[in-house]
Amino acid sequence: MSPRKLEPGKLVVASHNKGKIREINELLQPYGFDVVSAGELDLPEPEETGLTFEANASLKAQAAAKASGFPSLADDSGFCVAKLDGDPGIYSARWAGPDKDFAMAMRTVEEKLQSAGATTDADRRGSFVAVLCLAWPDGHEEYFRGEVEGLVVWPPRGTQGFGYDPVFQPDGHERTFGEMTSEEKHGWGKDTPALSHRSRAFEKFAAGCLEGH
Ligand SMILES: O=c1nc[nH]c2c1ncn2[C@H]1C[C@H](O)[C@@H](COP(=O)(O)OP(=O)(O)OP(=O)(O)O)O1
Ligand SMILES: [Mg+2]
Repeated sequence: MSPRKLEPGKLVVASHNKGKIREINELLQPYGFDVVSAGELDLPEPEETGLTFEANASLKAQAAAKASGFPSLADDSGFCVAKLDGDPGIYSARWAGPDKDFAMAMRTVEEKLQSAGATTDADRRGSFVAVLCLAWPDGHEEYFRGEVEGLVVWPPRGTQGFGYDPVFQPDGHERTFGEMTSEEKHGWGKDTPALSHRSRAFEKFAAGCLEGH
């Protein structure tokens, strides 16, 4: 079945992460929604008890749609390192602790790679995953997944972006996400395909739900 279309109007971005909200706002920009974030609406941050990106994206989107009465778009995402069996994965935010200390979280990844005996680039494969869930107040929901593969680098490079961006260099690029402008990270530009996990998931969301906007 084809996805339900999203009508123009108010759209809640069901996230409390400033970096993520900024990127989603940029991606939504061409479509003219009246965008408001969960924080601006004082919506609570639901506990992410799910065991998959899909489950946690749904928890966040459904909670926001029910509380606000408007369609709500959530993003559950993470940094997955093959040599660490996919960790930190759905626990990516939690590895940064209550202070959201991503310098520490990136160091933890590197220490675990060292402990696991990583020596070559082949041992340092990583990816970002994003699952967008769009939920309506009546409970209907749609999912869109995006992934980007690359190398886990050390030391961190760059000060742009957020989270684990400074230690991720996408395949085919010489710079980390932390060294890219937001436009480059999205993959915007002349004849360039979507690059980031979020931008790739968004492309599917736009094709499925925003057709005709
Ligand atoms: O493009 C990215 N560049 C760098 N790091 C990223 C990215 N995308 C996700 N990440 C990492 C950090 C983030 O904290 C965690 C997601 O955890 P996740 O629970 O989905 O988001 P969150 O708790 O930060 O905000 P919220 O749940 O309110 O949307 O993965
Ligand atoms: Mg979260």
